[in-house]
Amino acid sequence: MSAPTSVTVRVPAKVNVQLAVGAARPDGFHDLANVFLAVSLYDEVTATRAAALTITCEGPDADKVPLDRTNLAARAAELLAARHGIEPAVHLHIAKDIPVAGGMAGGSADGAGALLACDALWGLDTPRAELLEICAELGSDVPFSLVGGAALGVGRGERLTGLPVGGPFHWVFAVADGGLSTPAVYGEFDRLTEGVDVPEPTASPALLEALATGDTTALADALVNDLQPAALSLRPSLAATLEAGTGAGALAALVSGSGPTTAFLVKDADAARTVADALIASGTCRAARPATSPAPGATVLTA
Ligand SMILES: C[C@@](CO)(OP(=O)(O)O)[C@H](O)COP(=O)(O)OP(=O)(O)OC[C@H]1O[C@@H](n2ccc(N)nc2=O)[C@H](O)[C@@H]1O
Ligand SMILES: Nc1ncnc2c1ncn2[C@@H]1O[C@H](COP(=O)(O)OP(=O)(O)O)[C@@H](O)[C@H]1O
Repeated sequence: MSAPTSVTVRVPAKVNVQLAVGAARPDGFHDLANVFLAVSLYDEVTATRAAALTITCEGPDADKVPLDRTNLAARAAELLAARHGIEPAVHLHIAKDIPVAGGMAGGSADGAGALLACDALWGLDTPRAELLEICAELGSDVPFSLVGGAALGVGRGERLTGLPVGGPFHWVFAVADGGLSTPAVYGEFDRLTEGVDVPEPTASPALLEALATGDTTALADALVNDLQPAALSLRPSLAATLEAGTGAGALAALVSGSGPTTAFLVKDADAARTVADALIASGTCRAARPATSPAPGATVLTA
């Protein structure tokens, strides 16, 4: 088969159904018990042969995405090329549907997507374990974007164990105006827990059981995000969004990761429409996006 001139990869967003955060480590990171669940909001990354590394981006949030070498997609292409001793001669186009700086790992999705797309474009067949190593180098959340489904991330969140997951689970995601910086939210967590004996993070057995059995009510009771107080402290207006969703019948509401996107777990697709309409009517968010989980990890669409 002749080498492709273009490869497109689709990559999901995530929500953290449990984010247990330990005390700050000497390297500034925090040990986590991070239960990731991939959801059906996707970015698509297309890699096309080119003379040099360039990036373009389309979508409602495209103006907030850096188009230089700090873009995680560009860094992924560079790391992969360097490992194989080749030039990163590729054009990367990102069709962005995941909110930017929203706590849904959109940048990580693009990093994982670019890695897989370049690997196929350049015909490298890099072993999966090596791709996961590069992902971990790109960022704590990037390995999960590659694997999708559900997984427990320990260490800084990069050391993954796949989890059994039932479902489907139905969600609504309320997109806030503006983003929140992940380091700033972890910094606020440190400030709020100063002088407190922060316990070792561990995954909740009740939550893992609810995920595995696809029990939405049990999952709603078990959702927990230790970064939520920090996100609310930096963005107090999120409390009104959380109330608007629960007031409209969501089974549970929480901040997605470092925020400011908020996540609402609902019974079914009808409830998702009702909660999304109520969130928009409340005027407390910019958009309300129904989605389901689990979703597959980074997937090549064309090669
Ligand atoms: C909070 C989470 C939850 O999944 O994601 P978001 O909700 O922002 O998407 C993650 O822990 C974010 O992962 P990611 O965005 O990949 O973080 P990285 O690039 O590795 O690190 C960015 C910064 O976040 C802080 N950080 C990150 C991970 C971690 N376990 N401890 C930390 O303290 C550090 O300040 C670090 O410099
Ligand atoms: N491909 C990318 N898409 C979005 N943001 C990116 C990308 N590459 C780098 N970034 C930077 O990462 C920051 C965090 O973005 P993102 O990954 O969307 O949010 P979060 O870490 O909250 O999930 C952005 O503000 C942006 O500066």
